[in-house]
Amino acid sequence: MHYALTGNIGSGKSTVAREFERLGIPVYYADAAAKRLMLEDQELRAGLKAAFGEETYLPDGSLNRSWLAEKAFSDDEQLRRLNGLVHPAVHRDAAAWRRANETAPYTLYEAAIVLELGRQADFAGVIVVACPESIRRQRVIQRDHTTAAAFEARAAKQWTDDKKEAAADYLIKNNGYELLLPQVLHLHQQLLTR
Ligand SMILES: CC(C)(COP(=O)(O)OP(=O)(O)OC[C@H]1O[C@@H](n2cnc3c(N)ncnc32)[C@H](O)[C@@H]1O)[C@@H](O)C(=O)NCCC(=O)NCCS
Ligand SMILES: Nc1ncnc2c1ncn2[C@@H]1O[C@H](COP(=O)(O)OP(=O)(O)OP(=O)(O)O)[C@@H](O)[C@H]1O
Repeated sequence: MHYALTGNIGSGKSTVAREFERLGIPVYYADAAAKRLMLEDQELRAGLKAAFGEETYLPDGSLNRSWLAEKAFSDDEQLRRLNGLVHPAVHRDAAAWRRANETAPYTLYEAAIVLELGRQADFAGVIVVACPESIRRQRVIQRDHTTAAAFEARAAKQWTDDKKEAAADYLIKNNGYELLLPQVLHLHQQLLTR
């Protein structure tokens, strides 16, 4: 069984995912995979350069992340184009990863945008990590040494917390009050016995 582990920016998906890994559950981190593929996948590199120009990569070959983020998160058409190039490469990579992990009791796909893309049917269930926006904003600014504006630009491309929580098959509350580990253990037991 393959489950999506999603939640809005800064909700604590990666933090929760690491707890599942400690329980022996393999996790595919879509954000990290996207970054790796944008570096290593020659076809994707060529596609990104053709769509966004040579500036997509810095002279040392690394991705010009801040420049690309500025473009993508300020213009829906550019974000659609970026998603259209990156997501198929991630999906191919994730499918190969799943085949390599098929003996696991279950696996997790950690990504911020799953519901927005209408991908529920690709998974046995969708786990949503929920955290109020004010706390997410504060945590992201602290984690990334970034600005409230950069946070808002990304959050604007995601569903609202209410909509996301309503679409969840399983909910993990990471609001700073509820303890995380008991929720993870409870869900782990549930998923093992499904
Ligand atoms: C534009 C890029 C290079 C900016 O990189 P940067 O390091 O600034 O941001 P990072 O990737 O760490 O993303 C930070 C957060 O922004 C949000 N976010 C990222 N991509 C998207 C997107 N396509 N739509 C909505 N939110 C997004 C997520 O909450 C994510 O955790 C990068 O976000 C990117 O390539 N995005 C498109 C690919 C993608 O969709 N990745 C997400 C998983 S497949
Ligand atoms: N319960 C918690 N208490 C305190 N800090 C937390 C808690 N959960 C997460 N954090 C911190 O909040 C920040 C965001 O968490 P994390 O990186 O796991 O979120 P994410 O959903 O994966 O974010 P993104 O969508 O940006 O990838 C991190 O710095 C993390 O250490």
